[in-house]
Amino acid sequence: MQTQSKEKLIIIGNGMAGISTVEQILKLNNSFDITVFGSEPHPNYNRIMLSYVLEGSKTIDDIVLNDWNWYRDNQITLHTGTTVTHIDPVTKQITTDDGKKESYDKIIMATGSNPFILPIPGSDKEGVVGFRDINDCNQMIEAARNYKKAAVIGGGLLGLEAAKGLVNLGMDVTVVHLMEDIMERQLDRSASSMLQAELERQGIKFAMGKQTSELMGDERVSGLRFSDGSELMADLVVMAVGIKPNIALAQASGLEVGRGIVVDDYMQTSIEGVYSVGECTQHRGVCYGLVAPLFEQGHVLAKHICGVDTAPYEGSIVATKLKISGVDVFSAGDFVEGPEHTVISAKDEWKRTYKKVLLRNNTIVGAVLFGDVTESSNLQKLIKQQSEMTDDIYSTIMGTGCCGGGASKQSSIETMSDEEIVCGCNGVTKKTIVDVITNQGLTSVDEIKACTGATRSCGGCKPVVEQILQYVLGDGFKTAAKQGICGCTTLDRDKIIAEITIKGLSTTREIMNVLGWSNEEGCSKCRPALNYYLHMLNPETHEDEKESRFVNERMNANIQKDGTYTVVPRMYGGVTTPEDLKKIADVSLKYDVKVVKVTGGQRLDLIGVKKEDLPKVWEELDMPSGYAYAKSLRTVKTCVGSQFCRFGTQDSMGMGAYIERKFERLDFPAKFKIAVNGCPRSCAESCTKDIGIIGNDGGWEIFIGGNGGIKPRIADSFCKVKTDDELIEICGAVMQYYRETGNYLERTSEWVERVGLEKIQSVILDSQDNRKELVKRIEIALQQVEDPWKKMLNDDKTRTALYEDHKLAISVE
Ligand SMILES: Cc1cc2nc3c(=O)[nH]c(=O)nc-3n(C[C@H](O)[C@H](O)[C@H](O)COP(=O)(O)OP(=O)(O)OC[C@H]3O[C@@H](n4cnc5c(N)ncnc54)[C@H](O)[C@@H]3O)c2cc1C
Ligand SMILES: NC(=O)c1ccc[n+]([C@@H]2O[C@H](COP(=O)([O-])OP(=O)(O)OC[C@H]3O[C@@H](n4cnc5c(N)ncnc54)[C@H](O)[C@@H]3O)[C@@H](O)[C@H]2O)c1
Ligand code: SF4
Ligand code: FES
Repeated sequence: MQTQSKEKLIIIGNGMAGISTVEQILKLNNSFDITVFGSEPHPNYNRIMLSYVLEGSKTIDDIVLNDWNWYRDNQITLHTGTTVTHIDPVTKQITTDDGKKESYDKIIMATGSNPFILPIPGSDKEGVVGFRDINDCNQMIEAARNYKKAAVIGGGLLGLEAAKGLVNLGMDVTVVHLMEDIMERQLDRSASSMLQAELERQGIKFAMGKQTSELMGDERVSGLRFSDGSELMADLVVMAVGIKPNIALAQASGLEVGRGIVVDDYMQTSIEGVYSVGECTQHRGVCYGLVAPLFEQGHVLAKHICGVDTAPYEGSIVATKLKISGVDVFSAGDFVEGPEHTVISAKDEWKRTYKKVLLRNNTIVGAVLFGDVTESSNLQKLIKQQSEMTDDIYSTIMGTGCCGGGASKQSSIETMSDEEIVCGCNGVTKKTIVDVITNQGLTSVDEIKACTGATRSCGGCKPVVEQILQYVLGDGFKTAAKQGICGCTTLDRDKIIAEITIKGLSTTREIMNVLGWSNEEGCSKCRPALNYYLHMLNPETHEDEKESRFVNERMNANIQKDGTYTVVPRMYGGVTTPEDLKKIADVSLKYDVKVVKVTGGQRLDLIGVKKEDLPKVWEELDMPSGYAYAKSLRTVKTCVGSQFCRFGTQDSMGMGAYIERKFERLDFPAKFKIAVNGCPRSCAESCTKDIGIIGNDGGWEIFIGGNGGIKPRIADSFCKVKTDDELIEICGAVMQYYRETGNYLERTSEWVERVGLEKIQSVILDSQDNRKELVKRIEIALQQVEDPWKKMLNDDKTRTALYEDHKLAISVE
């Protein structure tokens, strides 16, 4: 008997729309033999996140949605770097740009959009880019290394996110906007002007009401000329003036097109068996430019072609959120009031918040939020459901000024219907999330993301997913929240450490393989953590995995906005000599160091060293590395102390320098700072340090767990000691106990809160044996450390690869 062969399904476009539809099909008992064609050379990635890649908070690796293995594991044939040029509905064959022909039974077109490039003279010059794909992103990052001035044409979502990314890369950026208000397609005048003011504060300049008539320059762009005759200099021009659905293939193949490829309510084009989803699609006259609608389209199409009953797609209500850190803006539905609207609004110019909700016949039809967007998901839902305004809804959204939001959030989860969509981007309902928490025992947002896709795209729904988790788990939430050091594993730190020890695991790759990581390459969260844990457990045998360290630690210097680096030489206890100062001055002059800054930790920071000059600067300084880039002992800050100060009871400078020499270069879970003061006046501020030491008449008092950063915390008094030896021993034991029990990236301020001061005191102070053992272990670790700058200078291969290779270190594979 012959086995029935599978129907052949071809997906044209390897973007978010095409592949999310495939994901849905796979969930519905896939009965297709699937082949995907994509023009880009990458596997499916999250285009939304390009803004974060440009801004520097994510790498290309972080934004891959489905890696090469995913296609292989699901028996999907993938042709990257291949463009389909023709569909022949008669022979049922497609042709590609490299001459391949392939037959099909069904086709899903998901060809997306192209950025709109203004048809003005000069728009084809070097240095003029759109912002659409990895290639554009790389071009901008590269330009920011070599040029200073950028212009972004278009003050919409894309233009503003591009501008912020370029500011972060150190460029001087002007947004050139045609209209008088930025984001005029999403915001009313009030929100728009508050947004502009906030972005100006963040370093973006604006040229408003300007129409660009020409881009000037020879081969490379050098500036913009406007229709009013004025000019703006720029060596990089980003066009962000909207998108055009990519209908070239549809047109060439005779499909009905308007602005996009015309489809019916089941995403069927004018040709039978050929469907279309995503930005290339025109449904009921509308082409969408956001992911939520294209996921909704994909859900309907997947069910339809798999023969599963589904309601038709009837269009989407879109909501937008700008992805710029420190700027919270949300807009959904109607946002400009007309005579038919009842307007509820509140503007707080001091807190810089603005809320506006529009009602039509008491139905909520639109909203704009600025500054405080906690109610965005709720409002999106109310608009979608065409809910009537009630007293309860009013006080939840606009606030009553009394009792906290916690209760209302809890009850809003309680009253949410099961079928309500929580993650608009991925079409995930409350019920789906509740079910996976209850039935599969999931306990973290990362696990819910891996299982349902919720939070995977723009991330805007994360707070609601977290609230649902909290609501379902109740008291179990806090303990459960500890689990899984990242999305690649459900194992927490303690379990991983136990497994490394029991199973004798010795490399990060081995840990990931043996402990069943869901992503075999790991991620930027777990790789550095595993490398740290391995080194802490086996200081004598573990070979440091440089590639698992953060970029600053790999480079042994801190990268700056403009791509240059800073160099901070070690000055023990914050004390230097005229000879060292002279050397620093000579090297700074020779290597064109623009700024020499005294840091908060009493060191000198040479800012603006070029990557290729770093080894020469270290060589000529001939001073130890100050470790300003590392999760390690940064500085020991000291006051003048008894050597000179008339109040000083202890030699703080001498003790500080000694401690710094003894414990430098050792890895910690997070950066580590110490201060030593000669008397309780504490001029060198012991209360905000990981270890603060204060001299008194009878000896020293030790404080731990202080922090002056984002979450300030005053250090706790740990104990008093009489002698210098006791001081060193207890400091060493505290450091080692923190090294052994701290979560990677957890500062001592959080560690003390989590572990408990009394517990740390009992381990270190109550048992001499414990203390001695801890000290023994830290001494072993200290024997392995060496100066990274010196090491690098003796390693020609790494030196060339790290400091002289000009290639961009960005790739997906
Ligand atoms: C920087 C940036 C930030 C964004 N931020 C957000 C956001 O925060 N929220 C939001 O909702 N949306 C956002 N968007 C929009 C969102 O990314 C898009 O709506 C979404 O990616 C569109 O998906 P798509 O699959 O329809 O098209 P695309 O992602 O464009 O994918 C289409 C793919 O098909 C390929 N292709 C085209 N023609 C062919 C052919 N003939 N043969 C083979 N392959 C072909 C293309 O090369 C492309 O890879 C953002 C977009 C950008 C650029
Ligand atoms: N956070 C998000 O949701 C997000 C982020 C980035 C991109 N996107 C999507 O990507 C797509 C592209 O974004 P976009 O911002 O380019 O499109 P857009 O159409 O939303 O905005 C383009 C802006 O450019 C302005 N403009 C048009 N012609 C101009 C000219 N000649 N000079 C100066 N300004 C001009 C318009 O007034 C408009 O404000 C959109 O679909 C958008 O929704 C979304
Ligand atoms: S802390 Fe005390 S000893 Fe140190 S400089 Fe200040 S006053 Fe002098
Ligand atoms: S709403 Fe965008 S990821 Fe959930």
